[in-house]
Amino acid sequence: MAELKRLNLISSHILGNFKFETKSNSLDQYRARGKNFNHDLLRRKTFEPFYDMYTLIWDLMKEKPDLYDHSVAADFDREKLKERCHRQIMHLFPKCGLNHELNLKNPIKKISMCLGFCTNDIVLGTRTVVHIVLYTEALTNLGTDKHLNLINRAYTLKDYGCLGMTEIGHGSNVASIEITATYDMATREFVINSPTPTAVKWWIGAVGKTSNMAVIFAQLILKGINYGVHAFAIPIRDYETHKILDGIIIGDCGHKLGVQGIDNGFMIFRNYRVPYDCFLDRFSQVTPEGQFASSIRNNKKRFGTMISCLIRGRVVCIGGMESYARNALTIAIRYGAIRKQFGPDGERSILDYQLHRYRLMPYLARLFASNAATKFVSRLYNSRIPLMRTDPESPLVTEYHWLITVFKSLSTWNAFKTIQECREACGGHGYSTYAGFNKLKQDADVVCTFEGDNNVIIQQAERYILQAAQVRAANKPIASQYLQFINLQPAKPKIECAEHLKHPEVLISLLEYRCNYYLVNAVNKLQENMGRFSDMDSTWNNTQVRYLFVLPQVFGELLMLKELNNFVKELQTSCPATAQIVQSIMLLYGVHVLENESGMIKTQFTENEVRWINDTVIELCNEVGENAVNIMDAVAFPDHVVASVLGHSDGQAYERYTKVVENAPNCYGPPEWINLIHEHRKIFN
Ligand SMILES: Cc1cc2nc3c(=O)[nH]c(=O)nc-3n(C[C@H](O)[C@H](O)[C@H](O)COP(=O)(O)OP(=O)(O)OC[C@H]3O[C@@H](n4cnc5c(N)ncnc54)[C@H](O)[C@@H]3O)c2cc1C
Repeated sequence: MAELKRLNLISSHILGNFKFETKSNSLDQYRARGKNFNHDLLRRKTFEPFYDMYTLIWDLMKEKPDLYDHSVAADFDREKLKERCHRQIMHLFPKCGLNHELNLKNPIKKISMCLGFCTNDIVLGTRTVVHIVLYTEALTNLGTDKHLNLINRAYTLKDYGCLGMTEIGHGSNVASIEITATYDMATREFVINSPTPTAVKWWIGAVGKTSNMAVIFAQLILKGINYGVHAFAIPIRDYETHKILDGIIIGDCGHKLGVQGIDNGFMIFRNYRVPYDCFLDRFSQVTPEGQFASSIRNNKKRFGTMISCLIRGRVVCIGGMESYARNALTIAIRYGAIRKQFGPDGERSILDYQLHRYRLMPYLARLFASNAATKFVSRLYNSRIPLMRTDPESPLVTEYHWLITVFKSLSTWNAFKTIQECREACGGHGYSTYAGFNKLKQDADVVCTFEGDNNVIIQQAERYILQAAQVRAANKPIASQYLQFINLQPAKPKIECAEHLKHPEVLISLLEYRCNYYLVNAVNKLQENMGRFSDMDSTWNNTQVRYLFVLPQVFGELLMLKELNNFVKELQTSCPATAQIVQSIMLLYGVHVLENESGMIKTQFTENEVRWINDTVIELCNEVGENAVNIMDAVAFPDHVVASVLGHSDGQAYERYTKVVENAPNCYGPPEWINLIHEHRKIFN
């Protein structure tokens, strides 16, 4: 009898208990309904300038399918996830062809690699970013020729590095970190110390288990005087034994909400001595006699330059979260076509329901907008990033900073919302780990916080936009080409009819008006508050909600609409049918932004205008929804990269889902804690 049971168990595993009749594939049926357009063109243009790197990485991932299939790791514990992530880096990184010289010539290549990793897994992308972007770019940007050896070791993975800025007591407010680096002239060493319990580096990626090197930020103390936050490249583990060096205590930060494959750790320094050359001395120098000098005289600007290495990581956040939104939509849209519920004669695809389209299509439009933002910041990357080394005070660098803070915030917030809506759109099966959403949700969450908390960093953009308004008020030319439209006496463009909203220039003018409207409100409120509060800090703080905070968001949304419109124009020259599809997506983005804008619409739009906006959203959701499967076919990542049983392009969701469930550990067997069941029966009998 026992033998028979075991045989049944084995045959369940091998043959499976789920036999689906081969029905006509409803994903193909949905495909057949859509308009024709050039998928290949749209895919290439969407993934520019990363396309070649992406395809290289996707091909490499095929070499070891299990290493990138999320289902395989579904039951892994924290240690195993870290090990798996390290294996992935060892597999992919050396084959991507990065080196220091190439990075100086073509800095975007490194970002392409990290983004390529994020198409499958943000954990893999981030753990790589920590080393090759945060650590290595800090060396490159803040160090000098004497740090070249370290840079080369980083590119060949001899060293693995991390970047320690945050302390347990201070994260966003980096200027107030407490760890000190005191120069000892007698030995020509810096003494690194954590003077208080809050002066402990915390959350530092790759420090818990992996790194042997770190760039850490500390207050530079010379002859008792504090010269502010500076960076030091220091060894933290012995290269041969991987033991933590004397004078440092390192631990792992423990279990967290997501990104378990990253070994975030803490570091305590007990008068840890490092050689003179550990000081990264491009912008500030310490003479052997302990004299300070810096080419950047302004303390605030010098501090800004020190922490500017974060900007590159933020670019990866923008594109990486776009990838996560893309994967969520790939799953929800394909599943929406194959999943059938209710209907008048036979069941219909849930993607046919108006409500389902209204829930998903605006997010598809926002994905295209996020993609426009990623492409925009990437296009500027190769010209702006080298300036940070050679001319960090250039207005072009400042402009790039505000653009990045806006898009980092918008892209990460948008992805997080997209993932949640897509999960719900897949109902109960969306809740299975094998659908893919729990990895997307868990890992995406923290990107709103690390590399600078969105709510904090976006305030840089508020300042930048208000300065531009001041310049306009003084009738002087505004420096940034992206803010030329600023008008402090804006007039609302009139909407003539619903059809009028389908003209890109009308939507752009409405979104420009929206920016100017909020800008004037903010300027007026600031002026009013200046009379109420005694200092600028309180005035600023009390003008945030509804006035300042909204500015970067509305300006960012306008910029994305403009970029998306440029994308349509670019497609128009090669394939009008493809351009038309993207134009509908772009229009949906614009009208949906207006529809969401309850505050302004209430006071500025007529009843008719509101109705036209609402009607146009519905109409465009239907139009885009009808083509959504085909659109996703063109712009989704390959199946082995998305790695979701529900989101596969063959539409065989039930087959894949049940197969992976049957193969999961102990699907059919008795509980490993069977004795407790017997005990239970005895007690409650
Ligand atoms: C998984 C993970 C990995 C990380 N990796 C690294 C790493 O490798 N290296 C590193 O140095 N750091 C790392 N960090 C730290 C991360 O960069 C910080 O957590 C982040 O910058 C936010 O700082 P904080 O935690 O101090 O938040 P806080 O600054 O304490 O913010 C808490 C809340 O207060 C709000 N707030 C703060 N100031 C203001 C203000 N002026 N106005 C309005 N609201 C405000 C914020 O919006 C936030 O909601 C990591 C963090 C995590 C969780």
